[in-house]
Amino acid sequence: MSLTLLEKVRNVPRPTREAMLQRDASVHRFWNENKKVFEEAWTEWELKGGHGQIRLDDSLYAPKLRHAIEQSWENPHQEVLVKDIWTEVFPNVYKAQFFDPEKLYILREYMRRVSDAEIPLRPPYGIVLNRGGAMLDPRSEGYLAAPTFQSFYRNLMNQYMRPISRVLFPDVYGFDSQTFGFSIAWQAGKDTTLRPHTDASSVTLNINLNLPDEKYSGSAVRFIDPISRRVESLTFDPGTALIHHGNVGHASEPITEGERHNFVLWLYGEGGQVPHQYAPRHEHVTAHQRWTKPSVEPDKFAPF
Ligand SMILES: O=C(O)CCC(=O)C(=O)O
Ligand SMILES: [Fe+2]
Repeated sequence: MSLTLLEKVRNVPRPTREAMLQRDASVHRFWNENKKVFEEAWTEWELKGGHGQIRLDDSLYAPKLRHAIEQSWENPHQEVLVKDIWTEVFPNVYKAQFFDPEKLYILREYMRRVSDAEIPLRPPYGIVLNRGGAMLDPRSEGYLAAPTFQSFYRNLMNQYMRPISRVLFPDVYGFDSQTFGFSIAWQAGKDTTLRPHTDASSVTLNINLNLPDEKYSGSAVRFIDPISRRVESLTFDPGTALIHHGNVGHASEPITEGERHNFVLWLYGEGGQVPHQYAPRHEHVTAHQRWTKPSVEPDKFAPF
């Protein structure tokens, strides 16, 4: 009897944690040589109902945000509706209810099925390896290629994240054509912390995915203001998001009990460009220009 595609990919020997952390050449080879077959496996998984027919649609978003976003796409002069949803909780760090906490179980159930699929998925290993996470963007090796997920992710990046970023941080305009993202799970006794760092993004959106009854202890994200050196630890309620420039320093404090789940999403310009002091300024960007999708194609650059 011949093995199905899914059986085959489930049996492929995977790179070890050590090899991944050392960025061994064999690890890149593993993901690159298997790229097509893993993408096909995710499609097969979905065709066979591995995702349980779960639909990831706009009903997942917090109703107020969704409404403001829809209104602004219809008429960009209403973008103040989007801006007003966000509160500055630290210099240049904004917070809002992003997903509807009552609907989050749908996304989490989808992600649980993804991990049950046993199709190799590349965990993020930017600074540390996060074993509970997965790369989400097609530019990344071993990304989550399931078609339903990809259409949800594209919508999240293009319809929601980019215009929100432009409204809150005018300087990211022109440095936001490229998308990148990963999921993470902080787990007590396993992957617990991340040292202070900045992100190689123009803007980072960090969305919490914990369910309303899913408690954890510790695991605040500590922010460091580059100008005043003020430091503050911020926490997330289920479905809330923080958004900030990549250059605001931050660190994940130790989780001591339970788990914290999130999506970390980045935008930057072609070839990894981010706004900087000498970058051309886009002074006269109109509301209509902010509510567009850049025509630039995704490039192949992946920060990690
Ligand atoms: O703990 C968090 O939510 C922040 C994670 C983070 O900063 C990163 O992955 O770059
Ligand atoms: Fe970060």
